[in-house]
Amino acid sequence: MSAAPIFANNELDAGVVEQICGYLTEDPPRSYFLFAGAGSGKTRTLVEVLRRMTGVVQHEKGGQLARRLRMYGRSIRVVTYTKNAVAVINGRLGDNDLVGVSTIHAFCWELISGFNDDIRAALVAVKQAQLEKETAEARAKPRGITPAKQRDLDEIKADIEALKLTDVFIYHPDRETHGAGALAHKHVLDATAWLLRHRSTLQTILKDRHPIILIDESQDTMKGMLDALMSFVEPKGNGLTLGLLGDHRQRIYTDGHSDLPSLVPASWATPELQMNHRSQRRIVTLINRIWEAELEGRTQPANGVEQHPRTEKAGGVVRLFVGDTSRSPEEKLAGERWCADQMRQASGSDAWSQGQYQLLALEHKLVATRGSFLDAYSAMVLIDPNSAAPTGSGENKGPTAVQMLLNELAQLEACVGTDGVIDEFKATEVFRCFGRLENMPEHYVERAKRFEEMLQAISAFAAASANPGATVGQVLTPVLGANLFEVDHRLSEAFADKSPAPPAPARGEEESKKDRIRRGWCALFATPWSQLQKYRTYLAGNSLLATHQVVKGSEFLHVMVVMDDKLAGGNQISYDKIFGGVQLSKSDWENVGKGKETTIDRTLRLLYVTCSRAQESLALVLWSSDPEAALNRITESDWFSGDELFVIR
Ligand SMILES: Nc1ncnc2c1ncn2[C@@H]1O[C@H](COP(=O)(O)OP(=O)(O)OP(=O)(O)O)[C@@H](O)[C@H]1O
Repeated sequence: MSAAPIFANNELDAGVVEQICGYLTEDPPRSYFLFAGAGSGKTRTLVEVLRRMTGVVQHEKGGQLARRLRMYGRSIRVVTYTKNAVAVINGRLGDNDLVGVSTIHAFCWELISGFNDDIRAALVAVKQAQLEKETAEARAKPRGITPAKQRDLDEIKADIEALKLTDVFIYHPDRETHGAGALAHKHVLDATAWLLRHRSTLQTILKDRHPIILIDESQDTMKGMLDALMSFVEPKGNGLTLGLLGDHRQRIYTDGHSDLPSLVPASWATPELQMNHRSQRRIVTLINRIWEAELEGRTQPANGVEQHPRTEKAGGVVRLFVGDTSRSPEEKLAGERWCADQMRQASGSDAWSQGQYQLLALEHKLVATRGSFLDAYSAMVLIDPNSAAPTGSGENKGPTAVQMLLNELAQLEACVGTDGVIDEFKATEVFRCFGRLENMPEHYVERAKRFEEMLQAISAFAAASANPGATVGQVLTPVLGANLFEVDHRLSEAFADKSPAPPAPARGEEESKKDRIRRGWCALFATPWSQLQKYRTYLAGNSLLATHQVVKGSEFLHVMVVMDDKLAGGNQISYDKIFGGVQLSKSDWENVGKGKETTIDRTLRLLYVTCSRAQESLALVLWSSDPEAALNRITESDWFSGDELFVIR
C-alpha cells in the first residue's frame, strides 16, 4: 500500500523553496521576509534555495544567477546568529565559493576592518549621540542630573576622548579582544551600522561584493544593522536584495525590532512555512494557542501563520504543574522530581525517571540558584551586567576584567591533582601558552629565584583552590602576589583597594556605576572559589540547566520548563502574570495605554520558545505566588484540558 495518502499533508510547504528562488531571480530581484515558525525547517529551506541559486542543484534561472555571480567575483552572503549555525549551514552546503556564511559580527568586521579613521568617526558619533540622549533624559527627571549620573556622563566623555586618541582598532569576532584599540562586539555592529548609513563608498562596496544577503534569526538581529540594510534595498533594483528569515514569536533578545513583520515594505514578498516538523500534535496545538491568546496586557499582534504538525506525529504529552513559590529551594527541587515522575507515568518514557530530560530554566538567576553559583553570578552582574550571562550568539565569555580568573586560573587549577600534587609538566605548558615564560630573567641565579617564587605561589594556589571553604580572594592572593599571569588593571586595582563595599542602593535610589562595580568586586572576592567553575560551565553553555544560548535552534525529546518569577531577576519576565497568579502592575497598564511592549508580551514569547523545543513530551512547572488564582485562570483558558493540570502538594 502506498504511504502517500498518510503523508499528503506533510507537503504543505513543498513550494516555498521554488517561490523564494523565483523572487531572487526575478528582474529586478525581489526582497522577501520568510515567516518560518518553530520547527519549520528553515535551515533546510535556506540550504535548498542556496543550492539552486549557485548551480549545485539544476535550476535554469539559478544557474544564470550563479554564472553572473562568478563572472563578477561576487557571492551570496548568509548571516546567522551563532558560529554553530555557520557550521551547520556550511556542513550541509559543502564547498561552495558562491556563498559566504558568517555571524553578523564577522560580516561587519570584514566590511570595516582597517578603515581606522572611519571606525573612529563612527564610534565618536555613536557615543556623542548617547551622551546627548542620556543628558537630555536626566535633565527631564524631577531631580535633574544627580552626582551619580554626572559621573556616568563624565565617563562617556572620557570614552570619547580616548577614542579620538586611538590610531588602530583591533577586533576578533570569535573572542574578546584586549589591549589598546580593542573593540567590543557591540561596538563593531554600532560602527558598521553608522558607516553604512553615512559612507556611500561602504554601501557600494557591500553591494558590489554581496548583491544578495540572507539573514537568519532576523527577529533578533541588531536593529541598527537591519535598518541600514533595509534602507538600501529600496527602490527595487538598487543592487541589493535582502532575504530575512525569522520568527517574530521567538524574539528573545532586545537587540531586534519589536515587530519586524509590520516593518517589512509592501513591495517585499512574504512567503510562509506552515509546517512544524519537530513536535507532536499536542505540543503544536499548545504553541498555536499560546501565540493566539488574547491576554490582558498583551500589545503585540498575534500575526503569523498557525502551524500544522506532521500527520504521523499525532500524539504527544503536555502537563502543567502548579506549586507555591514560597516553598524552599529544596522543596521546589523535590516538587520538580515529583513532576518528572508524573511525566514518566503519563508518557511511559523512562527518560523522565533517568534524568534524561532537558530542564529549561531560562532566567539566569534561576539557573544560578539551581546550579549553586548565585554569588559568583550576582558579583559578575554588578561588575558588568552586559556580559555576565551567556548570550545567544555564544560569544559571551564573562566580564573582560575577570578573564584571568576564568581562563588562566581555570587551566592552572586543572594541573592540580585530587591529591593536591601539581603536574609540573602541564603547569609549564599553561605558563608557556599564556606567554609567561618569555620574559624570564636571563641570569641563571635570578632565573632560579623566579622559578622558586613561581613554584611557591603555585603551591599556595593549589592549596587554596583545593580548600572547599576558600574564597576567590584567598585563591587570588598568591597569584597576584607572585605576578603569575598578566592581569587586567581593573582586577589588580580592585584587589589592592581594601576599602569596604559601598552599601547597596535603597529601592528607587540611583547608584553610580563606580559604586556598583566596587560592590561587585567586593562580592566576587568573598565568593566561594568553587562557584567559579560552575559559573564557567554555565557561560560555556554546557550546563545541564539550559540558558537562552542552548535553547536557540535546539530541540529535545522531553522538556521541563521551570517558571519561577521569584528567581527571575528583574521585572522583564513574569510567568505568574500570564497564568493569573499576579495582577498586572500600574506600569504594565501604562505600557498597554502607550501601546508599548509589556511583561506579558516578553513572557509569552519566552514561553513560546521554550515549549516549542519539545518533540515528544512537555512539562510546565509554575511556581506561583497565588496557586489557586492561577489554577482558576488556567482552567478558564483553553490551553490545557482538566486532566493535564496538577497541583504540586
Ligand atoms: N521537510 C522536512 N521533513 C521532515 N523533517 C524535517 C523537515 N524540515 C525539518 N525537519 C526536521 O524538523 C526539525 C526542526 O527543523 P529545524 O530545527 O531546521 O527547524 P527551525 O525552523 O530551525 O526551528 P526553530 O526556529 O524552532 O529552531 C528537525 O528535526 C529537522 O530535521
